Amino acid sequence: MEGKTKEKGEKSGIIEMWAKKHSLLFTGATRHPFILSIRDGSVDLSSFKRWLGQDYVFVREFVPFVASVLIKASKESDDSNDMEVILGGLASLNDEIAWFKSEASKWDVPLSNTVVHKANQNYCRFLENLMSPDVDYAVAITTFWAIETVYQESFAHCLEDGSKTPPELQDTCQRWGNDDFGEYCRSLQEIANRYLEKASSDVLTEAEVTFLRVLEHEIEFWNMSRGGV
Ligand SMILES: Cc1ncc(CO)c(N)n1
Repeated sequence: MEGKTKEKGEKSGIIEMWAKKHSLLFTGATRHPFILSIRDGSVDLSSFKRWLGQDYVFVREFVPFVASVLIKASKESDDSNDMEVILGGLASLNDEIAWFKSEASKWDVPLSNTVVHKANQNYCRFLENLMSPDVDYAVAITTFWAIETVYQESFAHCLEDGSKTPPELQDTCQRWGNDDFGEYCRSLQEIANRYLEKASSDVLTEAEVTFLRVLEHEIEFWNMSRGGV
């Protein structure tokens, strides 16, 4: 279906095609019951606090992953400004870590000696495997795009008109749901599409499978936050 009748002017890159093809899983990650509970105001604050403590651990593991993507970008001899986009992402992670620290103290969530939940451990191990120099840049940048985009689409949903997000959670939703973060995700998407277009079919398959793994890990992460496992 896709590709046969491409509408003129409609930007349909590989990423958009995959997001459509796997929309059930994509929606599962971006419209998870945990997110819907923030949006309708019914969220259990102990779940939110669990998410906060666990996500701080995740973000500290995410930084070296993003650094590995930056290294891959620096080796691609192409005169675009991919490096600046990724470097911007790293800079915002610096702010994010500071934000987690102040938010955690606001909520009385201790950040040291956190018991790392299984879903988080699995997600961090997955990231660690993707840091290898053997992993293709197209795969790594697709992964990076997917991780950021799940948060952007999830939290932006909690800021839409009609949402009843509790005021004390607005700041969290703004962090990932704001328009600038959306713009940054679109820049990552544009880079990913550009490299996927020139990737071999093996790399394409690997990138698609990795994208699906990200969605699964994100769903497990929300499940964990909600208190399931
Ligand atoms: C689990 C998870 N996924 C994505 C992001 C976005 O940076 C995050 N902070 N945590």
